[in-house]
Amino acid sequence: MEKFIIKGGKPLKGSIQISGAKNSAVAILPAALLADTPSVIDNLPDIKDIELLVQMIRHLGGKVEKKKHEVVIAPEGLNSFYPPRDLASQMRASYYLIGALLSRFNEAVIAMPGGCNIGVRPIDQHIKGFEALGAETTIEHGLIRIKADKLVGNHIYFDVASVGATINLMLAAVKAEGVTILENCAKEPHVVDVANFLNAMGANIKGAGTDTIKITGVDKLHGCHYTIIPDQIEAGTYMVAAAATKGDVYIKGVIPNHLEAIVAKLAEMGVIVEEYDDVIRVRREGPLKHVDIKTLPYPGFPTDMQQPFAVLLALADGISVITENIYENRFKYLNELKKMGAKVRVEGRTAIIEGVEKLTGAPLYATDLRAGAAMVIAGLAAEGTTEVMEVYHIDRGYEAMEVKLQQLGADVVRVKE
Ligand SMILES: CC(=O)N[C@H]1[C@@H](OP(=O)(O)OP(=O)(O)OC[C@H]2O[C@@H](n3ccc(=O)[nH]c3=O)[C@H](O)[C@@H]2O)O[C@H](CO)[C@@H](O)[C@@H]1O
Ligand SMILES: C=C(OP(=O)(O)O)C(=O)O
Repeated sequence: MEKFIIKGGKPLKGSIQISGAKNSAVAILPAALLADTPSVIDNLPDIKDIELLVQMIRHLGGKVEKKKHEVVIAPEGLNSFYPPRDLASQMRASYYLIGALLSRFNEAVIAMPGGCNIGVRPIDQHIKGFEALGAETTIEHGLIRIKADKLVGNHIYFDVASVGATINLMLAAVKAEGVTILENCAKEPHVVDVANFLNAMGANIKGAGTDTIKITGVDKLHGCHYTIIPDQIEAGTYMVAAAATKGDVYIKGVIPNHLEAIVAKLAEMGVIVEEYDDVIRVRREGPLKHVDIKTLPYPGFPTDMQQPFAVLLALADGISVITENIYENRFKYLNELKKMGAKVRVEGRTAIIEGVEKLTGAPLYATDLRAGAAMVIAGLAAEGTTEVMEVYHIDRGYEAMEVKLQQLGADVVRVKE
């Protein structure tokens, strides 16, 4: 196990490059399995979730040539619809192999997905959608078994706007017979990115990024060359880190449009944010003002930024309120922040945060991916030394976080526990 040791109190300064989006990449790799010829995918983030997916695809018979930020996936030899359960259960997005393998083989067997422990996270909307296309599902001994004679397009209304279910149904329906209409879809940038990738492979998907997506099934898909969009949550995390440390950071390679909710909240807090074509500069000179945050599906404020923002609110003047509308259990990390002197109270889906003058370094546990990022930001802003344990959670979704922070002048090192 590895941990970060952070000596806090240094303002972050300089520029960093944002990696490709985790939540796009983890869907685009499974999507590449639907083609008859190889795809080249670049701007790939170098993160643990991608490593796991590559291992699973190889196990299924796919040929994968991987460089740090590019992968070539040749799916011709795919010969299994059962990814290893110990790998599949380590990440959330292994669920995209269900849609992809169901489309490819009319059958899939896969472990229930893992991922951040932030709520119940059911996959009933995915299953409902697959069944509407003609599949039958059983869940036994921690395995999902799904099978169809053939997949036929249908009209599917999602009860909740789910990123995973929307993308998974695009994967399953893209080569189904006839037309599939998905309603109450998630509109996140990664939903659009996956639809763009599938369309570049020859799919016929219209409406991604709106509530309604129309998929007209095609017989065949071919490989293509595709560039993954930048990770708006990684960008947001470094924007918050710059603000928390009273820094001045240029965040490069972003799509500012995708960051609007984050930029708006930072500006409301008194942070100076300047937007250029694909660069955002974040700097803080004065005190932070308290704000209220409500997490919502895109284009609302992203739940994945709730944890990093809590650190900023813990250092702001006055009382802020976070309402977490997506997950029922995404406040556990606040107990860690309390060890640093944060004043926090949780009441159900609401966290009430009273800003303090300073946080003080402490030994902390990264309880999940974004909680881990929040702990790191807190450590950077705090007085004294912070240790963040179990950084494998962070490695699941952030490429070389300590290296990027060192580039900005942070005193952070990775050591074996
Ligand atoms: C790999 C990936 O892309 N992960 C992201 C994805 O997770 P994930 O795809 O798991 O999140 P969803 O958008 O599906 O979940 C949104 C809400 O819908 C509920 N729900 C979801 C599916 C379902 O079948 N039934 C159901 O009730 C969930 O419990 C949650 O309350 O979107 C989340 C919301 O933006 C992000 O926090 C995650 O980073
Ligand atoms: C919740 C997250 O990830 P996952 O869905 O992969 O667990 C996240 O990226 O914040």
